[in-house]
Amino acid sequence: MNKQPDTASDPSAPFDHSTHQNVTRKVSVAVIGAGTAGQNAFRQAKKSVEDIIIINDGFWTTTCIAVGCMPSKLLIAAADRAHDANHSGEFGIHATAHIDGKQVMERVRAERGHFSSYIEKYVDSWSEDSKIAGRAYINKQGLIEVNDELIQADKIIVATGSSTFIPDGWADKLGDTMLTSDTVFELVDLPKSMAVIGAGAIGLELAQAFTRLGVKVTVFNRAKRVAGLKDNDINNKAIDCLSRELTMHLGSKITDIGQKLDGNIDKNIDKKNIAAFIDYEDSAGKVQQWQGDYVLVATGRRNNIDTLGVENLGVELDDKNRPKNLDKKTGKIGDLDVYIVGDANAHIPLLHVASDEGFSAGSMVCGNKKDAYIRPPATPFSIVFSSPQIVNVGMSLPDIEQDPTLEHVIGKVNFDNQGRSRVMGVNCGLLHIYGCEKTDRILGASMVGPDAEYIGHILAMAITNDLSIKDILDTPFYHPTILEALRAALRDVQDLMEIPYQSLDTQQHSS
Ligand SMILES: Cc1cc2nc3c(=O)[nH]c(=O)nc-3n(C[C@H](O)[C@H](O)[C@H](O)COP(=O)(O)OP(=O)(O)OC[C@H]3O[C@@H](n4cnc5c(N)ncnc54)[C@H](O)[C@@H]3O)c2cc1C
Ligand SMILES: NC(=O)c1ccc[n+]([C@@H]2O[C@H](COP(=O)([O-])OP(=O)(O)OC[C@H]3O[C@@H](n4cnc5c(N)ncnc54)[C@H](O)[C@@H]3O)[C@@H](O)[C@H]2O)c1
Repeated sequence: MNKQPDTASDPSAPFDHSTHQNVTRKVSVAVIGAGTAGQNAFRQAKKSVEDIIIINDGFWTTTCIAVGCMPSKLLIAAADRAHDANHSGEFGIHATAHIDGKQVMERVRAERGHFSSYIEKYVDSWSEDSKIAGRAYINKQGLIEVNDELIQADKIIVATGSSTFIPDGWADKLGDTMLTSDTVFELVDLPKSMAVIGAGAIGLELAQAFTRLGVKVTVFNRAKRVAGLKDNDINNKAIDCLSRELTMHLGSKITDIGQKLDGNIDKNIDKKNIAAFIDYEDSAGKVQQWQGDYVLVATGRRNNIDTLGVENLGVELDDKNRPKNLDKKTGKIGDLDVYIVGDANAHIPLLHVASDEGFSAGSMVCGNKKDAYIRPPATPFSIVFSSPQIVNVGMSLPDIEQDPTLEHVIGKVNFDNQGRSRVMGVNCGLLHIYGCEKTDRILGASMVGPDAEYIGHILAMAITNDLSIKDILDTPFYHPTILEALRAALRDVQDLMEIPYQSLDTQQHSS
């Protein structure tokens, strides 16, 4: 794989290694990054290739386990317990939760440690000479520099993940009052107040969890949009449901940010009397200031690729640092022996995608036909674990609307009066299913609502397996379940498509 350097006089001239540092190892495959994607690539490839190495900077327990999916869901689990205890008055159950912030944070870290221990054990089982702890750089010769090694690899899998994006200057201005998803789970105790900047998946999940745990949280987002929702009705409904418990300044503009001395700040926090502040214009243009203990910056993530040197392997990046000529199933870059997988390719920065792409690239690099796993063309699917949950599956509404060949209808169901949702007191939400009139297939769906994670899985399975809407409606829906809302939305799609209803459906009038 290693590229010979360009020379001004003769670009095709063979590279003279003698004038350069000596190569310390030659391997068939090098994996850079040992998160979910990298570990899966390594696991798959080493079934067939012996001279393979994996290089990783930082912890070896994956972003998902250390600072991502798992600690965030552990925090949400505690928050939901507190919320249920504090908000059962409508059932005639009156209680006030005593929240022990230190214990909450300790459990998050202890359970995270439990999950980490499996990965640590697994990584420990790899031979010492197959793993290198250090930050890799691909030099002009296409050789991997790491620590004092210079490695020549026939094939390279880049699985370097992504990092928190912090707008310029904010880290210096906020100092110790700044939190990100990398640091927030290390809090020893719950603070009294916190601003969360960004109403994407990270911002929403953490803002709601801390609110439910008694922290006074204020969310700022520059767009009047949550979770990047592209269907305006679903976005408006999500804002309606979430703002019942979250203070959100959507459409606000942050003009300054920083820290200042404040006598009223929580003395339990080891920051002396320093408060964080945010100067902002609210959506009406009024100049305001927020002040509190911490600012959690959740303004997005960027792939770790810009300083890796992948261009020295012939990889071209677009203006958003996404590799051009990416095979979305395997991560392969054009006809190069380079694969870029997981968050590193900035295609779909989600765990299941990183996992699948890693396995596919690992199969590809060694021509491992026997155990080959190549990611099928996957149905886009995302869940935000707020309450209610926010789910998107398949094509988005703007993408469908842009394609004149896709004659579509939108089947709708509102959860406000949905039977089981009302029984459970979780009746806020809206589901839109985009149905294709010509094919009787689901093109996509967007929703905010209870049990959305399960509804999303059914929809993703239906789209992936090319089930018709009739196929799904011919499947029984148990009563009374929240999933009956899915049936109601699908029936709405059918009605709008004017496909004759299933007269034999005995469940038509149930619930
Ligand atoms: C707070 C939070 C919550 C999340 N929740 C969810 C969720 O609920 N569901 C979901 O699907 N996804 C979730 N995600 C996203 C998910 O965690 C990521 O998509 C996934 O972990 C990406 O895996 P990866 O293997 O691509 O990268 P990573 O696991 O980040 O691994 C990349 C590795 O490469 C190393 N590295 C980087 N540069 C170099 C270099 N030059 N040399 C050597 N090593 C290097 C890094 O240090 C790291 O160890 C969440 C993310 C966050 C931050
Ligand atoms: N449940 C899940 O699957 C889950 C959970 C957490 C994270 N993730 C992954 O992590 C990725 C990153 O999440 P994220 O929430 O950080 O990013 P994001 O890009 O989804 O959201 C960032 C938000 O910050 C806002 N923003 C950016 N700059 C701002 C500024 N200067 N002022 C005010 N608002 C600003 C944006 O408008 C956007 O709403 C997601 O794309 C997702 O793939 C997934």
